[in-house]
Amino acid sequence: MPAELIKDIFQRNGFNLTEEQIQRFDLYLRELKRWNKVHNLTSLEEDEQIIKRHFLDSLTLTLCIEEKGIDVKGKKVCDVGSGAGFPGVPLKIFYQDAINLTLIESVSKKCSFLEYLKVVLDIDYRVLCTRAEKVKEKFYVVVSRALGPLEETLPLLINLSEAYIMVMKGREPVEGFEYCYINLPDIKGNYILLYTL
Ligand SMILES: C[S@@+](CC[C@H](N)C(=O)[O-])C[C@H]1O[C@@H](n2cnc3c(N)ncnc32)[C@H](O)[C@@H]1O
Repeated sequence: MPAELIKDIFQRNGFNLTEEQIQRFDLYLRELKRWNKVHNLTSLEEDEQIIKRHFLDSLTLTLCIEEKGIDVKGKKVCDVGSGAGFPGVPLKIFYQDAINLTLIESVSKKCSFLEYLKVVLDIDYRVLCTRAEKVKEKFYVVVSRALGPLEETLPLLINLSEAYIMVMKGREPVEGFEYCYINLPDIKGNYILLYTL
């Protein structure tokens, strides 16, 4: 049962999700796998890998938000290069109405999935189906995962942000950035970079 697996994996990594959140992740998992057969949205196929490396990994941002004392309540949050929704959609499932979420994604089949997912999960966010360079709007927190080399993407992220930028970077800290070190049973030794404007 995916729902049980989702609950167990989150629990052993310190997240006690509500039944509603678990049901939404369960639906997300099913839809991602269904669309993936045709649209190739993620290379991960196994439930456990998707839960750990997409869902749980995305929610490690919440640990960093808490650690750094960033108040996201009522704030505009933007995920740049969201792909199949990571990390933005898990953040929305977690924070629900507390955040005002925008996803920016330039590939139209991924945008279609994100629009469809919003309806199926009954959550609210905006999808801007365009290149982030074209967006002339500011967000309180800008997040991204696997968008590209930091030297290329940082100027773009800075243009979109009015307060914080959080980059899920992977394996090492980068000079000049604050960071959160994430070390959970199922997410080992990841860094989230924090840039404050
Ligand atoms: C490697 S994928 C990562 C997707 C997701 N963030 C994740 O971690 O699973 C990068 C995504 O960013 C999108 N992308 C890259 N550059 C972009 C840009 N300048 N504006 C909007 N989307 C962009 C790509 O289309 C792709 O879906």
